[in-house]
Parts: sequence; structure tokens; C-alpha cells
Amino acid sequence: MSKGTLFDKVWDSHTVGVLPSGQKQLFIGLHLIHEVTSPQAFAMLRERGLKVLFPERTVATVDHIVPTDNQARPFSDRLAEEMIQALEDNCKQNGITFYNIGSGSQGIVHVIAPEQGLTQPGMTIACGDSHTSTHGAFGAIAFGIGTSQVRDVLASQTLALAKLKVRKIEVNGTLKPGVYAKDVILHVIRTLGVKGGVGYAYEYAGTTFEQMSMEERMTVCNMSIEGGARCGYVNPDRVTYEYLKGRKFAPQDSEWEKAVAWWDSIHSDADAEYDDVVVFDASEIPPTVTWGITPAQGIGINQAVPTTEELPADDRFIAEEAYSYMDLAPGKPIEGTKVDVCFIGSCTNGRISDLREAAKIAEGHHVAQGVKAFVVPGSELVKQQAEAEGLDKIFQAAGFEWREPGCSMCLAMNPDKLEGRQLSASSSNRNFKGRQGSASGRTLLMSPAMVAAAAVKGEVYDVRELLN
Ligand SMILES: CC(C)[C@H](C(=O)O)[C@@H](O)C(=O)O
Ligand code: SF4
Repeated sequence: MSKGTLFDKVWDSHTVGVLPSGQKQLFIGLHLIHEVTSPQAFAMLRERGLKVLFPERTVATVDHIVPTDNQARPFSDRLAEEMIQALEDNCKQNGITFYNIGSGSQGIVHVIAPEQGLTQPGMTIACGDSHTSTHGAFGAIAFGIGTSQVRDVLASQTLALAKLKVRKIEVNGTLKPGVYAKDVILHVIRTLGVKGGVGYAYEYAGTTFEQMSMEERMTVCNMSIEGGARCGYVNPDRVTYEYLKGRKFAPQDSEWEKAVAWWDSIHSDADAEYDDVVVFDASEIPPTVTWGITPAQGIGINQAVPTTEELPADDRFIAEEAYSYMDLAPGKPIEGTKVDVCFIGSCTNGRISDLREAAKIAEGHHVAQGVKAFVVPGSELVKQQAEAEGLDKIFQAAGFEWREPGCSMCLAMNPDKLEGRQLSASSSNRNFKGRQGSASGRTLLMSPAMVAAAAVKGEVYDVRELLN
């Protein structure tokens, strides 16, 4: 195996051609598909009389459009029903495994593939979804792609891509109580900006990531794309292998040892060269919350919304836009901002560990008057596990609604939507204008524990005050 970063090694070992444009043709080990970005791709295949080249390397689920309250078919939204039917038909016609509602394995695409052991180190993974970067937590190179690329991968199992630079993002030390993986990535994006990662793969390294669970690493890698990076990854280690061992599609028996040897070999070398290195100190990362309309507009929970004078010149224009859209005054502390809706879920923070952290905060409290709070497990497996642990009961006793798995109000392509100017505390990854289903709805991104704290206090609240 050549020397270098994991990115270089995985890239080189999957390059099967060079195109006249200079782009590389990359073999894709695993193609994940969902109902939103696949129908047109299948239609384009049909128009050209092409078949899915490797149906066994393609796995489907349904997540964006599923209602999280009543999942009875047909869905009351006709368009959603058509979309799920199209996926059902396309999978059937092409021999593709489909984790449909009620299969026990359905859920948000970036939650289910790791759970099934489909996501593995050293793989190339593609999905018509920007948060495919999540899978990099396993030391995979995972790209979000557009619909025409979904078509390309279906037909050829390859992608045409220009090679990325690699930036090492090193975070060292132990996170303070009340500070979570979500805060780490919000802090990184706040520092480097939403465009800081353009042209890069982010390698997350250092003792903070080494100490993180796989679920925490997924939260971080998930939001790489929000920092502009095309993908993000953590080198595989013992934590990765422990998570994977015994999962349905993980290598079994004698294959396991062989796989581990390969996974060890693709680890970035100690003397690998990086195009850039940025170093953070974990102890300096506060519970972080966004105040604006991009994930980079974040501040520590004890800080005030920045004034334009405090911001670099380049950030002022978008800050002005954010003040007026969010109706949050510059110079005013973010803590104490009243919230209307609290959403715990999404591919960033809808995993079992997220629900456990949120439940710890919710337990023994009650959702504040006038606040709607709900918890949406990231998958059927997460839901099952949470119920086995009694988390559903804790949430319900505290006045949270307990829902069925799906993307829910992360993007609101389903009945879960903000109304009017409502302000939401959300464990998701995007706070763009109108993101949560109302054209004037407002989103504050934060960790699931912070969302739970906001729910019981009715306002943005420092979760550390509620930790025992
Ligand atoms: C619908 C899908 C294409 C989209 C994405 O690519 O990310 C969605 O998942 C999102 O989070 O905005
Ligand atoms: S949970 Fe949100 S970010 Fe993740 S795939 Fe669904 S809509 Fe996209």
C-alpha cells in the first residue's frame, strides 16, 4: 500500500480510469439510494435502455417523504405516495434491496447503512444526498452526488471526479461536560466558514475524535458538507471495528481478520502530507448554537449575537440578512431566546446515543407551556432500541411526542413543518431560510441535549445548568 493519507489510498485503489477532462473514474463500492433523487435517474436509465450494473451494490430506503405520525398506506400526500411507489417499482424491477417502512431496517439513509454494517472502512460510497459524508466516520470516502451522477453510478458503478485536497482537522483533549460532537463540528464550521472546505476532504484527527464513539464521529462527518468539504473522514481504529463486528453485512469469520488487516493498511501514515492542517483545543469548545441562516453563524451559548463590527468584513452582508430574517438583535445574548418548536432527530443527531443524551436532560422535567417538542428516531432500529431502554416513556412523560423514523422536520418534505415565523431549536444540520417547512420559519441548530434543555425551559438554555 502506498504511503499517504487514507483519502489518497482509498482514492488510488478505486481509480479505474482517467477521463479526457483529467477527472478520475472512481469505482463506487456501495451506492445508497432514496426516494427523492433516484426516480429521474432510473427514468434516464430506462430511456437509454440501460440496466443497473451492480444491483447487489445498491441499497435503497425511504426517508425524506415519510410521515412520522401515521404511516398507513396510501400516504395522504399523493406526491409522497407516488414517490414511494416509484422507489418500490424501481427496486423490484432492478433486483435492489429496499428497506421499506415496517421492514425493521428502514430509516434515514445515513443512519441505516452503518447500522446494517454496509458502511465499512476503505470503501467508496455514493448517495444522491449531500450528507453522505456521514459514512466517512468509518474511514470510507463517501460522496453526496446529484441525480445525473446517481444515473451514472446505477449504470456504471463509477463516478467521474476531480481529486480533492486533504485538510487535517485536529482536535485534541477532552470535551467539557455539556459539550458534544455537534458542538465540535459547529465550532469547526464557525471557525473555517461554510466555504472553507471547498475543494477539500476533511480528515478529522486528534485525541478528541479518537475518544469519540462511532455515533459521535458520524455527527461530525455528517456536517462536513456544511463546511464546504466534499467529504470528511476519521481513520478507522478499534472503536470502528468494535462497532462493526457482528453487524449484518460486516465481514464474518475468517473474512473478518482479512478485512481488519486491509482496514489497518489504509490508515493515514504518520508522515502523510496534508494540503492544510488546522488544530483546535477541545477544552475551548463551548456548547454552540447558531443564531443565523448558515451553519457557520454560530456562537457559544453564553455569547451574544455578534454585531457587524465584531465580524470579519466578508461575513457582514450575510449577517445583516440573518438579523432581519431571524429577528435576533446583534449584541443580544442568545440564551433566553424563546422557542416554539423543539426537534430531536435527523441524520446528524437521530441515533440512539443522541436520544439517550436528550432523555437524560428531559427526565424529570416537562416541556414548557406553548412549546411543541418531538423526537424522531433516525431508524426503525433506533426506535426499537430506544423503546427497549424506555426512552420513549421518558420523553412522553416529559411531554415530548414520540414519532416514527424519517427525516421529519429536518427538511419538512413531509407533514412535519414549522408554521409562520415559528422559531425552532433543532438537532439537525441546516438552518437555511425556510428549511423547516415554513417560508419564514426560523431554525437554531444545537446538540440534542441542548434541544431538550430548550424544550423544558421554553427558551435557548445552557444545558450545563441541567446536568447532574
Ligand atoms: C433531498 C436531498 C437531495 C437533500 C440533500 O441532498 O441533502 C436533503 O437530504 C437535505 O438534507 O437537504
Ligand atoms: S435527515 Fe435531513 S439532512 Fe439528513 S438526509 Fe434527511 S433531510 Fe437530509
